[in-house]
Amino acid sequence: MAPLPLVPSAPDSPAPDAAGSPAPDAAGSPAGRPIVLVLMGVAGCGKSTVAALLAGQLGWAFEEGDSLHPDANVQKMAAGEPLTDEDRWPWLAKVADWVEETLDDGQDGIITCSALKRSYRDAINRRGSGVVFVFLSGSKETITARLAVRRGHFMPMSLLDSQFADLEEPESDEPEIRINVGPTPGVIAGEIIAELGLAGRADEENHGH
Ligand SMILES: Nc1ncnc2c1ncn2[C@@H]1O[C@H](COP(=O)(O)OP(=O)(O)OP(=O)(O)O)[C@@H](O)[C@H]1O
Ligand SMILES: O=C(O)[C@H](O)[C@@H](O)[C@H](O)[C@H](O)CO
Repeated sequence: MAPLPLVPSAPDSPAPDAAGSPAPDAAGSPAGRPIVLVLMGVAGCGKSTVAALLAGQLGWAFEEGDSLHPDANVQKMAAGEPLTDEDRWPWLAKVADWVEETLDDGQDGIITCSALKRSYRDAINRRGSGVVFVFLSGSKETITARLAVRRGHFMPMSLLDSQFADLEEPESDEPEIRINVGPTPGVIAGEIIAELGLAGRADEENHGH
């Protein structure tokens, strides 16, 4: 992975005020610098489940990427047809807008988005900083078993092969971490917090002081 944007390069760093803030948190990353986590991976890898847990624990802004799909996309998937790049671009633009608005507002945030291809991730991270892709990685067998028992979701299990076919796993020059989806959602959320050094970052503003 490229150096995580949690440790900012000097020119981007907020200038400390007279009191010396922003104070580094326990992991040494500066408080006050917003970051957006994009929980990504194929349908059923656990994005929504883990993101909701994380957002609750951290008190960060949260957006469910699936809710940004145009109706036509949802209907297409529900009918068992994979989305094309053309279908996805308008949706990815909305995801990218949410990411940018959150960062511009100075907020930390979490959004779910399958972000299957490198070009999609580059579009989402169009600013080139402030974004970390959290790739929830699991075998087709594991995820098939989970989708087989999931109820009340538009995405049919039959589309899983096409999701894996489209998946271009994040590469080492992207701002990414990879987390195995074998453990429970609580353990996975804890691993993400530990790996990114976020333990001290449940920021006061988001909790209303
Ligand atoms: N770590 C886990 N262990 C066991 N079951 C899990 C785990 N994470 C998620 N699940 C279950 O697997 C199913 C898929 O999870 P979830 O809906 O969060 O995936 P998703 O990636 O958001 O899917 P989609 O992209 O289709 O919306 C759900 O029924 C969820 O309860
Ligand atoms: O790019 C895609 O094909 C879609 O985003 C899907 O991944 C779904 O939105 C999601 O995973 C719902 O299950």
